[in-house]
Amino acid sequence: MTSRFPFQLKTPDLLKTEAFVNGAWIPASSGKRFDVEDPGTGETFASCPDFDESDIEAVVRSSQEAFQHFRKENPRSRAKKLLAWDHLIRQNRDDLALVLTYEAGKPLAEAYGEIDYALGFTWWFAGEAERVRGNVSTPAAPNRRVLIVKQPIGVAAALVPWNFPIAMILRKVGAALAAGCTMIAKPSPETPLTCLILANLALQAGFAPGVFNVVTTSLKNTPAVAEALCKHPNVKKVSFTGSTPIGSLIAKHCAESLKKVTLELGGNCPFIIFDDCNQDQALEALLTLKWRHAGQACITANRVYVQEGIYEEFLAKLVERTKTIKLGHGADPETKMGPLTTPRAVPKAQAHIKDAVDGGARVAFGGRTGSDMGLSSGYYHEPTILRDVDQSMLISREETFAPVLGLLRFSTEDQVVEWANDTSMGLASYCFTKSVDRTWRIMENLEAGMIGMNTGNSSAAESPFGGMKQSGYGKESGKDVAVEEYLVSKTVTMTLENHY
Ligand SMILES: O=CCCC(=O)O
Repeated sequence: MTSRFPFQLKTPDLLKTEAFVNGAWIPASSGKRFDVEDPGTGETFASCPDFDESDIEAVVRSSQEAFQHFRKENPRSRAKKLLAWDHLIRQNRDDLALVLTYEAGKPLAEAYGEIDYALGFTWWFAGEAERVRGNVSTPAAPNRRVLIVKQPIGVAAALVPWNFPIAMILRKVGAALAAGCTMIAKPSPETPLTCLILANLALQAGFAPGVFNVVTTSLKNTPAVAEALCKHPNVKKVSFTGSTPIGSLIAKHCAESLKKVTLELGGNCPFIIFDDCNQDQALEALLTLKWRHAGQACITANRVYVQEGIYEEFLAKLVERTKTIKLGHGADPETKMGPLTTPRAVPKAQAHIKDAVDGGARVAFGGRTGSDMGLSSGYYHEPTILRDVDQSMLISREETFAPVLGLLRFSTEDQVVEWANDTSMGLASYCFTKSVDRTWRIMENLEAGMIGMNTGNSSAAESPFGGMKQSGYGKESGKDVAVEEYLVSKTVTMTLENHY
């Protein structure tokens, strides 16, 4: 059997390359399409409909009509459909992983890791669907009762990035569908295909037409399509994951109609290693966190602070282990680090390295782009470790989003907490220490929405995910908080006759 793609799927019919609206696979009204590239080769391997703002009215209408039925559907029925979706995604895990590797560039093992993480959301939200609760209370005024009633807010829109295109879709859509909202997803132009597979499986899971719509659009049309969704009066909620500047623009668009918004924005996360830590534990956590998807995660370690007593020893171990990472195409089973997903990421990584070296940092390992290494295609960058980095350098001040890691030396706890908090961002922070007292101080003093103590992995469907400061607002996943983002609450005050 041959395939028109550079890979062979077990179920070829799973992968559709049209947008998914009202239960049908459709082109853009303009007939235009945009290319989807394999970042491992830079070659186009698929194309999708290039929706523009004129297509949005019909999509929202479909979601609005579906909402009129879906909001009344029994929560157990919604839970069963979420579970059926979960099972279908599990069954098609191999095909999803392959497509994810080709569109995002991540190694196959990481693609499987993302799918397993993402399945936590369908599983979790299937449970949450039946646990939406209001309450009843007795106020001071006599003969009265007050009821809080929770209802789905309406049509929701998910604007999703390319770095975890399956997990980010399921984290948002899972919560929305559990609440009884319908959702329009706009995947990133780099990674629309896995989202279309999820839509295909949602259809098979029994979700009615219009409950989950997927709008595909090019990089050029993304701003106008996002704006049209944010400003549409029948879209009641927007959830965005991406950069802080774009998040701020989304918030402005949504402010016009006072929409409820969730913003999961940039990181610049500190990773602090005290000399009383378990070094092996810190090393393993850093290697996994930092080199995952070539450093392209909002919660990745951007600034690594190592206490002076163990700085040289830790650096040597880090370099030793990083040297063994094999760079290559994600579909090659030997590959441990794939390419960057977008070509624009490579010059940014180089700019951060140059700025650091110009300021006095030294390259302890790496530093080369794929073309420096003789690779003729794809968007590769060697895992790179910079030593003697300081707070003033670009790598400490901006999110690098590439496999470049800067090591800073610190002496005291007060100093490192001040440096760690010296950023407009507040997504995640990590700290390694064996002191119980310090653990409590650090937990209370770090300005971040998520803190990993002796771990580099705190993302899970059961735990609220979200930042503070310019890393955004609102929580995704976790008990109560995530579904709450898709609910409105009504206060009903009742007067009772001859009661008390
Ligand atoms: O890049 C952002 C999401 C990463 C995660 O959910 O752990």
